[in-house]
Amino acid sequence: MANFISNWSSKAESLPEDYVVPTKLRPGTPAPIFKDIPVIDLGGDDRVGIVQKVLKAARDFGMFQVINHGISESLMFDTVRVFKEFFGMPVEEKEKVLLEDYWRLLFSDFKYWKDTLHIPCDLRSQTQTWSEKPQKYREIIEPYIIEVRKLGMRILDLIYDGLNFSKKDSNDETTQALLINHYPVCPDPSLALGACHHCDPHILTLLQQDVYGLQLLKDGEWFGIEPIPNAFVINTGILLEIISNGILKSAMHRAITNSTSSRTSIVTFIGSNPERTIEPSSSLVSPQTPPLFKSFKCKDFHEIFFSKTVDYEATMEHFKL
Ligand SMILES: O=C(O)CCC(=O)C(=O)O
Ligand SMILES: [Fe+2]
Repeated sequence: MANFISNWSSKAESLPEDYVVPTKLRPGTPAPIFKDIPVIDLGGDDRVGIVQKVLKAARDFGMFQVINHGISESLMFDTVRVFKEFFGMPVEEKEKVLLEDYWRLLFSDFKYWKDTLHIPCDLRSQTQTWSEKPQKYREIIEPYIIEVRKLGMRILDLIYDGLNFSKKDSNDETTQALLINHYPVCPDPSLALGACHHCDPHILTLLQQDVYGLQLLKDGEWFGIEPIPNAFVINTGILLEIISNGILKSAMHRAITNSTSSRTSIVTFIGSNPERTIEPSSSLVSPQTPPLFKSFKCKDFHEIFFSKTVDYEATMEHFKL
């Protein structure tokens, strides 16, 4: 039977040995909350003003929050509720769709303090792979996937307008994936990690969080990103860094655990089709601003990224010109 943390963590009095993170990767002293992170109101008619704010936030921080984004509070609430219910189900139900140690497949000598559910998002062909429980699960996540994709494409459009792109990603060129990270109450957060520091290997990430845990590395220091009710945290991925010819930097982030309440993050990745060529946009390349990165197929990028154990620097070294 699969061994999900969410099924035994409430009985754990101390952190099991295999979840103890090497000293240099531990969370360390509590990170200050990042008060300066931009919170951008997407409502209203001032599109030019919104484009400027989004571009500045993406450029300065690689991460920002959006409010008044058009996705209803009730859909966000129902979605987090149904995923919490999902993680509360018995192992026999969860193991039909949940992979044990999902993150461990990517790294490492130690385990992360979380269970992760991956949901394929192609509504034409993949909904049959979804869990049938809890009740209304499918009914809730389908509109969530549709709405968050729309929001992702809208934010991308704002960013591309800010960068004066002549050609933008079409809906068909982009992919979508949904990851649900469930971090149970942890017996010793100082020795554990929910997610190691990384940059997302996609274009754009939209994250819904209920409890504090996400941190951003800014100028060599970790800062906490406080949950704002009904907001999405947006961060730029490595593909966008490359497409923007380095104007935008991907956001280095991680997730810590806590000892008082469980945390669920619902993470949507807007990525690129595997066959698509990724390269600095021609509108940003000139004799004065030569391309900083090679041109490559997206699927080759992912192969390198995972072969370099998700290490940002090593991955970029490979693609830099
Ligand atoms: O749970 C979080 O706040 C971060 C999760 C994350 O970075 C990821 O799934 O890529
Ligand atoms: Fe991430």
